[in-house]
Amino acid sequence: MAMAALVFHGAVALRSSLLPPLPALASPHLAPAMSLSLCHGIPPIVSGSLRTTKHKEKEMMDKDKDRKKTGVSWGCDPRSIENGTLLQDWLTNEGLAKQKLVLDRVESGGRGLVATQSLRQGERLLFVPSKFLISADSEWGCAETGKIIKEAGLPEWPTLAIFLISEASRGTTSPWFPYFVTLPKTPSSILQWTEDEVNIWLTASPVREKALECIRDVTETYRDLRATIFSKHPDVFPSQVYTLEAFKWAFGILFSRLVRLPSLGKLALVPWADMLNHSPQVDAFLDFDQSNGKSVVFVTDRAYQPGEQVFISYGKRPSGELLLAYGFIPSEFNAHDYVELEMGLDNEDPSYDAKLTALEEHGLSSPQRFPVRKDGFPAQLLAYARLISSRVSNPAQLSLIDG
Ligand SMILES: C[S@@+](CC[C@H](N)C(=O)[O-])C[C@H]1O[C@@H](n2cnc3c(N)ncnc32)[C@H](O)[C@@H]1O
Repeated sequence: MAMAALVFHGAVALRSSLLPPLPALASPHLAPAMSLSLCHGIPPIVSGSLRTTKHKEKEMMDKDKDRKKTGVSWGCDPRSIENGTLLQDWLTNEGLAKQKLVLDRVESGGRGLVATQSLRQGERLLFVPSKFLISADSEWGCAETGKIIKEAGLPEWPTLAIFLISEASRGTTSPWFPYFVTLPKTPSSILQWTEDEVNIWLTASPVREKALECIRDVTETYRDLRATIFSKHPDVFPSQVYTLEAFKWAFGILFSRLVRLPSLGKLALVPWADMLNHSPQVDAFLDFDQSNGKSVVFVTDRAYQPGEQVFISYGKRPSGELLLAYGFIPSEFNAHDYVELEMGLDNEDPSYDAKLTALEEHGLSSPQRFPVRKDGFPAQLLAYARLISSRVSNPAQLSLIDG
């Protein structure tokens, strides 16, 4: 079975530009039903919000309060499993096979899937039928919206983001309603951070630049879409619905829940499967079973006792990447964490040229970066260090790089 890792968006080529800091997020709430187009005429569904990061500075707390006031009007607080029953009943009524997992509150990550019985290593679980998948090919509840987006030929990510906003804003008239009420109202995502927050909290982090780039890319993509599509069809894309906040919500959902299913060759949201949390200690991945079931499954890589949370892997990612894509840092040991150690030749070294030649013969340069992990570092790092610190007079001796 080909394995699929949850997608890391970092390289999503939307648009990259250097913009001034984000303006205060101040778009209005969804307007009352009557003032909106038919596709969006549904009042807010569930209220509540969640911030995942502790605020240390009062100024930021105030900014955050402002942002909460202007968030989307759908979704729920993922610390609550209240709407989980709705999701489970919907899936069961629509044909999801009896599960050996149940949605429950868990220690970290809000909600997760917990074993209802003993599970052995190698057990196949989930079997979410393909009809539950949300992909760029899904049928649009609002045909007019779908037509415009298809004609615009947008890439998968913005298409999916607009699909989410379009369907979520239809409330109970969307077939996906039981799914949308269980999605976090405030996804745990770097997109919920202001640039100030990124600059302060990630000040010494190697992912700071990527985080800023990601926020700017999504913001710019939204502005492009507003200028080229939304503003041209205001009845189909009401400005009260297609706000920057809604767009950030949608991208936050995609960042944290979208899965690449290589057997299908597409990205998809998979209700229920997307309730599985990540553990750096496990190696089980979601995949699409093309054979009999045509459903999303995963195979456990260890046994679980009843009541234990069941995990998958979102990929062998360092914690910084997990923070960028999924908005959390694992509390357990993450063997994929590393820092990059930069070393290089001393400009005053009398053997500078000879050493540089020796390095280049081995595909290395000066300076050179090496990953240093908690559980070790590449053997080449030692050889490199030995070479640059050696005091040889005969350049022929520099083949020591192999040693
Ligand atoms: C695919 S969803 C999993 C379901 C999610 N816990 C929920 O309640 O909707 C991914 C999100 O779950 C949370 N999460 C997943 N694994 C986690 C972990 N090991 N520790 C903390 N949060 C985690 C993060 O908020 C992440 O963005």
